[in-house]
Amino acid sequence: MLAEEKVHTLITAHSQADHFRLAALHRYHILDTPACEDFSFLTELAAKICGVPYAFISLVDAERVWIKSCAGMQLGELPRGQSYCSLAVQGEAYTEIPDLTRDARTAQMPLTLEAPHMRMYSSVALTSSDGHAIGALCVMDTKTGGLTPEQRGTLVKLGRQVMALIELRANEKTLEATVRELELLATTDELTGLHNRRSLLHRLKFEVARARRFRSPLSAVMIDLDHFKKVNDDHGHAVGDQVLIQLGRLLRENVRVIDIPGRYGGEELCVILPNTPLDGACKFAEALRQKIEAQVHYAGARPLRITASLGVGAFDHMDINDADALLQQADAALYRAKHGGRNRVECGA
Ligand SMILES: Nc1nc2c(ncn2[C@@H]2O[C@H](COP(=O)(O)OP(=O)(O)OP(=O)(O)O)[C@@H](O)[C@H]2O)c(=O)[nH]1
Repeated sequence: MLAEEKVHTLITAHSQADHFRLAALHRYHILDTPACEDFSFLTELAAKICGVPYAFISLVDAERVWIKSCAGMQLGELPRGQSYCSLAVQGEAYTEIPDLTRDARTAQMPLTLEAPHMRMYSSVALTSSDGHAIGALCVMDTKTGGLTPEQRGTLVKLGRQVMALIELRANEKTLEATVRELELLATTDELTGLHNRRSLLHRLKFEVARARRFRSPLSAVMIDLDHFKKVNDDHGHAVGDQVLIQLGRLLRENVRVIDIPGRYGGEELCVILPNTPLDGACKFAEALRQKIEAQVHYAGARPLRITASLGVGAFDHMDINDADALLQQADAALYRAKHGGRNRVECGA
């Protein structure tokens, strides 16, 4: 039997254990990440301390050994059956093969048979916090022999540093994802998925500053559902909520990426339109009004149609030059739309 086949047999024989080991490896989200100086430094240090030309930080995946960092040669990954490091995750904390040509598991491997003709391999397993060997820090030489006890001891310590770095990077990633999630929660209205009032006003402030600075147009559209109280009273609050959810979706699907749709309060929504003058915002508002009118909601099996009144305000750099004045103008236009008969758009002062 070829050594490559032997290694493979060994791996499948431990497939249940390997399953847990792989789960531990994948929890670190390190596979296929870009090169990183901190890992390169530890790899080069390992080679230097052990007095050998080659060192790798390898992670043993299901079918491949992915190399996070290497010193002495450039290598991205190897099939699992062709890598010495696949032996390093099979139970022993420390693996040393003083002559790779004399070990049946490694004699036929390409790195032994072909250039650079490796002869010595020494490695320490990288062990996850829950006790699984996920990879190895290894050193290799084209000369036979072994490491001194002192070098071995230092390699073990370096292996711990590599593992600490892997843990640190994973924790940083988790922290970043949590911060992103919290940011999203803090700025999103739970029901509609739109910006909540606080986020909407915060973004508006920023857009006002930008419009002032670049003398660019900026508009705001206030949207208030017509007779929404009656929807709640006739069909229940849950149906009213469904209407708001659908409206939120409609708004999200009908604005440009730079527009900012938000829930201003209750059944009143608002869209901030950067770089949009009054006439453009009025066209947008009219198109939106028609889409809201065309949207079909359901109270049980009964179809339900809702209309909205919309008011548009625009930043004109003169009378209107702050967020409050812009919203006041949009609100006043909305008031006119309501009193003009509802289901309509009113623009400007
Ligand atoms: N279901 C539901 N209803 C809400 C929510 N927020 C506000 N509302 C309701 O929206 C209704 C708004 O009623 P009004 O301000 O009297 O206005 P309207 O009935 O829409 O009438 P006009 O605006 O004058 O056309 C109230 O009944 C609020 O309870 C919500 O999150 N869910």
